[in-house]
Amino acid sequence: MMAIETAMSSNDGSNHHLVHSDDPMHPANHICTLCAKFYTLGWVTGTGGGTSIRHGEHIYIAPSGVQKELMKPTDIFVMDFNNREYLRRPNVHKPSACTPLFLAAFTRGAGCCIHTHSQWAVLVTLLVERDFGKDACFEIEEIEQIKGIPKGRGKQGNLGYYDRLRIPIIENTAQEEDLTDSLEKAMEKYPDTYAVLVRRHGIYVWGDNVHKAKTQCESLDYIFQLAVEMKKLGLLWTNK
Ligand SMILES: CSC[C@@H](O)[C@@H](O)C(=O)COP(=O)(O)O
Ligand SMILES: [Zn+2]
Repeated sequence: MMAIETAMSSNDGSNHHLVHSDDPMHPANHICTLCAKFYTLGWVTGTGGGTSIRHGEHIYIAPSGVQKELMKPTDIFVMDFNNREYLRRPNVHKPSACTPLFLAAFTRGAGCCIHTHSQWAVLVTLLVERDFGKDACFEIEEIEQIKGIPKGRGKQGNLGYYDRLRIPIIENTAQEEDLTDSLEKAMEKYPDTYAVLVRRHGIYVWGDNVHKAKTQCESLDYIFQLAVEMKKLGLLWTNK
């Protein structure tokens, strides 16, 4: 069991106790460990990308514009999910610009949301044609790793080998937070999806908990890399 300290708030309002724990699975520790791992995969280099965790009514958020692989638990912001107020605000930084997008995932029941700038995700968005007036969507089938993706919210189990994986693609905006509207629309239009690609930018992947968000993000990245290589070889992603 995760042991989150419940000591009294500190007098300076920093609420240090919210991010201080010896438990490696405490969200403040876990975000830092995950981002260090994701950096080695090229998912969060150059300050891009990030990860946020919901634990009960507390949302743990990384600071904006920092080297995500070097963060310390004391750099982490904590928000109250119900009233959207910050319980802890380290004063040297601003919270991640991805915060409204992470909140959109938590509002749909996610326990963790990962944003990557993976080049495989970006390349896939460039390979799916932009058809004005139509939704863009990456589709692939008959790849074993598809079985690593859940069927959908409220549905039991994962997709099968013969199921088609569909990940909607939204257009990028100049500011990260301006993606929120189109991300929410894609979530409504594709209620089974656990991920949304952002053209020329990356991907948002969420899961019921940290373990699921991480493994889904890994499965998708594997599939995107495969899809890019398939395209180079002239192989089709779907049968029809
Ligand atoms: C390399 S800057 C990238 C940012 O603009 C953004 O896309 C991003 O993913 C990270 O935003 P941040 O506010 O640092 O958490
Ligand atoms: Zn980004």
